[in-house]
Amino acid sequence: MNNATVILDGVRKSYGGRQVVHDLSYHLSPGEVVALVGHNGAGKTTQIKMMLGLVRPDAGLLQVLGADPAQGRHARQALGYLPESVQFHPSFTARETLAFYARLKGLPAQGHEALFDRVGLADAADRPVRGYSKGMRQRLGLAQAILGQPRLLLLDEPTSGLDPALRRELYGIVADLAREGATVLLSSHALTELEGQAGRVLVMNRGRLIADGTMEELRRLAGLPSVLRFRADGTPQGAARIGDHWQVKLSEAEKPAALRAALEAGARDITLEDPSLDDIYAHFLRREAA
Ligand SMILES: Nc1ncnc2c1ncn2[C@@H]1O[C@H](COP(=O)(O)OP(=O)(O)OP(=O)(O)O)[C@@H](O)[C@H]1O
Repeated sequence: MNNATVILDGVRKSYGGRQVVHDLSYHLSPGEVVALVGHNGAGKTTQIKMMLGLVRPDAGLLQVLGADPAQGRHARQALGYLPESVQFHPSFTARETLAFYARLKGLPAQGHEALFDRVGLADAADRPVRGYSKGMRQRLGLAQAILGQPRLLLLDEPTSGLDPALRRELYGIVADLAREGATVLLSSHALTELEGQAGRVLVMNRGRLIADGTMEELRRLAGLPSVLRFRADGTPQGAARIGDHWQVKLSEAEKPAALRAALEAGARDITLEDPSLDDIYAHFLRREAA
């Protein structure tokens, strides 16, 4: 895969003799939105720091935009990074803050009106950051991360503490950037909210990659049942009574026939729930522990 934005091949990292990243291999491609999920300490931030060139792997190959990220500044303009807890100088306005980051990236300090608009800060751009809410700071963090149309955008826990509206906006911006060809890597604990946002999910457990695929692929691999719930008079075949409704667990292949049978039996208030990313993630962790 020559046009990969990021290549990891057998990457390892230890801190003080404790291995926190084990033989990690994967590629990220242009236009992909990839979720990096894992519990605390799974090694997500360490991977992001390695991609930024802030931490060096002990072994293996790591390439970002065709080069070793720890060598020089070739990729700085083409990289965007939103750290987990973003800090800005409180007495700077958003405009001054962005001018500062633009200079660091070698971009013009002024002329970022469209960016303020895009992140919803146009009206607050000339107010000091000290008066900003958490959401506004996060918007500013996102603005600095997407300065200069990065080809690789690394977002570390970008939605923690955001309200649902801002979360949706953030994912909207991420989708736009990916459509324009950027690679976006989002690390997260909040697995369920990623449904529909990331085209691919990398599941990490204690420094190891334990699953890699689209949501559909992970669903298929996990083989977890969907749950059909409904109300009905009588006792539908194969259904279990849970509270005031009936419940049937179904594989993918069983869904059409079971839905038909439920309808024919006069089922009402029908819901069909597929396993969530949380269920799938728990499944892979259980399998790993076994
Ligand atoms: N500079 C460091 N020195 C020593 N140990 C470190 C250092 N940075 C990270 N670690 C350890 O490496 C492991 C992986 O940490 P990392 O921050 O990459 O995990 P994470 O998946 O991002 O976790 P979280 O979700 O809590 O941010 C953890 O056990 C952490 O304590």
